[in-house]
Amino acid sequence: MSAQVPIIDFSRFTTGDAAARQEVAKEIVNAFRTYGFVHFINHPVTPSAISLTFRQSKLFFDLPISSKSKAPHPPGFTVHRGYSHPGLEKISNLTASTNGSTNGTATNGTDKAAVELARQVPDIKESYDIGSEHNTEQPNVWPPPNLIPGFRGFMTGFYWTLAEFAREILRALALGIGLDEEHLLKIYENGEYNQLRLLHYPEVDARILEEGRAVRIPAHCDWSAFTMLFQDDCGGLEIESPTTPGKFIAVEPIEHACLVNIGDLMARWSNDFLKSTCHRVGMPPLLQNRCAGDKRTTRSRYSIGYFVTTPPDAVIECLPSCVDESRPAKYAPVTQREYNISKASMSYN
Ligand SMILES: O=C(O)CCC(=O)C(=O)O
Ligand SMILES: [Fe+2]
Repeated sequence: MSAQVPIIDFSRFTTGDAAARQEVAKEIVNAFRTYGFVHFINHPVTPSAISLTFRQSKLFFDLPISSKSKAPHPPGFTVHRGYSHPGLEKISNLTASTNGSTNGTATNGTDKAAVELARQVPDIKESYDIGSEHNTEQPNVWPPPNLIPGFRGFMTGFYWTLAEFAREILRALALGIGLDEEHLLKIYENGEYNQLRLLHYPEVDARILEEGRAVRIPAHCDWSAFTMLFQDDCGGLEIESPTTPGKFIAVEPIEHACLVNIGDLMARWSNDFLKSTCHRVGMPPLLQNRCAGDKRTTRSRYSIGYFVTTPPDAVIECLPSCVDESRPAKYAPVTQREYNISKASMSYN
């Protein structure tokens, strides 16, 4: 088996006839069953929209911390919006008794101590989270408009572009697992509860990462139904090998591709038919991205994540085509809200 994440031309799905759509949907599902990850090329998000979003992201992160902090992530874990400075959020792979949805992890009483321990190795990243403007439970926290003119309108537009693309992916997943094409969309509705995340990993002394004194993002699974990711050309993303647990393989960035991975919510929903694969961000493999003279500084890295989930009151119950006598349901029904709360409490104090 190749160690490369499969690359699938998504236009075969969007423009194909019924037979072609069915065939591509099967390919997509097989890739998600094996790797948990797929690179989509020729997808509906235009190269210029992706480049412009990276440019806007850089404009935001280039601001002084005093300006970025004018759009602060609210204290605690119940609202996941706004700017998180380096060290604020700690991603980990500690899990609790219930399962959840965006990216990150879960809690119960005893896990809190483990999270405190994990926090001693900080994540060297900063992020800015955005949701739908209609989501009153998770209100957006925008920077003052004069700081980056047009930022709010632009990001809101990009959010909905991705929500539309997510609908097509949900159609492909439903077809590929033997359901009616619209089955998952009835639960997803229109994408109001997704989360757009701009990420910046600042330059860092390579030794700090090599010696394990800090990480960019440690190994974790996402909580989303699935995640759509655009990465710049720096590299450093690794996924757990499908054949050798504990071994990580590099995912080379492909310009303008959308890298999609199954999250824990979809794994649960599909009765573990689809695989949520552990991944992390560490040292970039390419030398030119790691060294600046004698200092051995890793280049800074930008990525854009979009975490797809259902409305909070949706009941996530193992899908009918993934359950039969030989594969009884492994998970009790749970609302997305219950699942999400169990996950969110681990990442923010
Ligand atoms: O920055 C990346 O490439 C990955 C980010 C990620 O895994 C996450 O935010 O869950
Ligand atoms: Fe992730």
